[in-house]
Formats: sequence, structure tokens, C-alpha cells
Amino acid sequence: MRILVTGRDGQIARCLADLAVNGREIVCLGRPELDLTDRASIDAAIAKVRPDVVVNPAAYTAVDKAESESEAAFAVNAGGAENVASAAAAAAIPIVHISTDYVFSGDKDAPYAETDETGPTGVYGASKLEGERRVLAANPRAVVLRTAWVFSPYGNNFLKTMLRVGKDRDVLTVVADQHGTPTYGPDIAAGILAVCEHAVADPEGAWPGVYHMVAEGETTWAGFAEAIFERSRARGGPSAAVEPITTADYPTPARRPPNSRLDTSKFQATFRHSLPSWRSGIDRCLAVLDGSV
Ligand SMILES: NC(=O)C1=CN([C@@H]2O[C@H](COP(=O)(O)OP(=O)(O)OC[C@H]3O[C@@H](n4cnc5c(N)ncnc54)[C@H](OP(=O)(O)O)[C@@H]3O)[C@@H](O)[C@H]2O)C=CC1
Ligand SMILES: Cc1cn([C@H]2C[C@H](O)[C@@H](COP(=O)(O)OP(=O)(O)O[C@H]3O[C@@H](C)C(=O)[C@@H](O)[C@H]3O)O2)c(=O)[nH]c1=O
Ligand SMILES: [Mg+2]
Repeated sequence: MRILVTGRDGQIARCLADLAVNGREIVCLGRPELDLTDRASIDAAIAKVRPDVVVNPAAYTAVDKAESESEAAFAVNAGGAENVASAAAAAAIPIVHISTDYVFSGDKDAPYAETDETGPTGVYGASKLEGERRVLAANPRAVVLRTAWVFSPYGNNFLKTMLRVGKDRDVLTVVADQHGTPTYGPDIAAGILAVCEHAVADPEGAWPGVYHMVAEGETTWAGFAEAIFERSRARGGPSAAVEPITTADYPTPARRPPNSRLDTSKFQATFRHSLPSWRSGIDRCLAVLDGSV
């Protein structure tokens, strides 16, 4: 199987690249060669690589900055996603598009199902939601995978921020009233691969649609931070005490959903695949970062 992945240095793109083993070809292309906002560059990449599936994790992911750069966020997350989906459709290739828990308002008191109403609280979430709609409209064989709170050894993420700040500080204040599920990048990559294999094995199956794919379990950002420092301390790495605060105590340009827990039962039933717990991901991530694996 050959997979074309958009973006080269993104967390999920790099986790996917790590799965290029056993004759599996994973070609990650980013700017300037492949630019989501340049349809011709996507057509050219597809013509050159001739993939069985296109995976689109590339996105504008700066949640706070998006509030003041709405046009740039929509150009990539909506227009760019549509470009990738329609270029794949023109070549009769399925697309796996990555989306986010931030399409929800967070007002619900239980995990969100795919059938629940969306209601993004910020520009990033709104641009990703518009991207989902355009991808589903542009390609009849599209899977939209909503994941959340991604952490990995690569790029920028909350776990790496905690380790960096934890080095110099004894106490960190972290919001304890936003609930969700941290999800380890390599586990996301394995889930994406399961979808790609399913799509290629059963091209006319009933799999197209939206799915929630996150790790097992749930926590808050403060709970995540505590778990990171507990495991880091146990390995002799940086650690700090976590002081739980409220969202009101930590003002940011973008409002985040207070609850963005996602119900993954549809994903598990369709693709016969489930993701390990977020806690197990922390240990595996720290092991990569401290060079012990
Ligand atoms: N990070 C998270 O916590 C979560 C992410 N998601 C979604 O998962 C996906 C992957 O996230 P993640 O790996 O963390 O993202 P990153 O921010 O790590 O990487 C995004 C990548 O997209 C690339 N990119 C941006 N604009 C363009 C463009 N116009 N053309 C080509 N490439 C472009 C960037 O390239 P460059 O280096 O050139 O800027 C970068 O490599 C995204 O769709 C995101 O919305 C969903 C839930 C949580
Ligand atoms: C660094 C830091 C953050 N926070 C808060 C701010 C915010 O409410 C929450 C998370 O902060 P971040 O800015 O790291 O996370 P954020 O950029 O909101 O992460 C999101 O990224 C996008 C791309 C997604 O799709 C989402 O699933 C989600 O992962 O933690 C603290 O309370 N204390 C801190 O020291
Ligand atoms: Mg951030």
C-alpha cells in the first residue's frame, strides 16, 4: 500500500512516516512542494506518487493565533482540505482527513457522538468544521477522523511544553475545568493506518463518514499535567507541582470547550481497532524523548 500524507514536519505526519515498514510506502510532502492552498501542487503530488489513499493531517493548528488570523486558518483548514479531497476524488482515491474535538461547544455533559450537534467556540474549530463539510462533499470516499489533545515526541504539544516549563518552575497553574482525552501521536497513526487498510480492502464498503478516534480514558489539562510530571519524575526527568485553576484564571484569545470527550464506539465497531490509554502513551512518549528506546 502507498499512502500520500500532507505536510512533512507535523506531529501526525511524522508519526505516520515512522510506520513506513514492511513494504508499506508512506510519502509525506509539505510546503513548498505540496501546499494545501495550491490545488495544482496537490494534483502534481498525486500524479507523481500515485497513492492508494491520501491522508490529510496538514492544517493551521495555532488555536489562539487563529482568532486574529481567521482568513489564514480558513484558507488552509477549509479551502485546503477541500483541495486535497477533490484532488483525490478526481483521481478516484479515498481520503482520510484529520479533524478535532474543538468542533464541539463543550456544553454536553457526556462524551460526544458523531451525530451530536457541532458548535465550535473559536475560529480554529469553525475552520476545521467547515473543512469537514467540504471534504465530505468533495469526495464520496472520505473518512473524517476527529481526534484530540495530540502529544508526541515531535513538534509542539502540551506534554513537551510541560516538560520545558517544569524544568525551571516548582509550581505550574493548569486549568482543571476542561475535560478531554490526550491522544498519543503514534497511536493516532496506527488508527489512521487501520482506516486506510480497511478502505483499500473494501473500496465500495459503507465506511465513508465521520468518526471519533481518541485514546481510552479521559482527564483534564491539569490531570494530564499531573500524570506527565508523575511519570517524568519516576524516570528522573523534570517535574513540578500542578496547581489546578479555572479557565477564568487563564485567559486566552480562543475559548476552549469545557467538555470535548469523544465517544469512540462507532470507530471501534467499524474498523475493529481501538487506541490504548492516554496514560500508557505518556510513558512511551517519555521513553522516546529521553532516548531510552
Ligand atoms: N495538535 C493537536 O492537539 C490536534 C490536532 N488535530 C488535527 O490533527 C492534524 C494534525 O495535527 P498536528 O500534527 O498536531 O499538526 P502540526 O501543527 O504539528 O502540523 C501541521 C502541519 O501542517 C502543515 N501545513 C500548514 N499549512 C499548510 C499548507 N498550506 N500546505 C501544506 N502544509 C501545511 C505545517 O507545515 P509547516 O511546517 O510548513 O508550517 C505542519 O507541518 C490537524 O489537522 C489538526 O487540526 C486534531 C486534534 C488535536
Ligand atoms: C501551557 C498551559 C496551558 N494551560 C491551558 C490553556 C488551555 O486551556 C489548555 C491547553 O493548552 P494548549 O494551548 O497547549 O492546547 P490547545 O492548543 O488548545 O490544544 C488544542 O490544539 C488543537 C490543535 C486541537 O485540535 C485540540 O484537540 C487541542 O489539542 O491548557 C494552562 O492552564 N497552563 C499552562 O501552563
Ligand atoms: Mg497551543
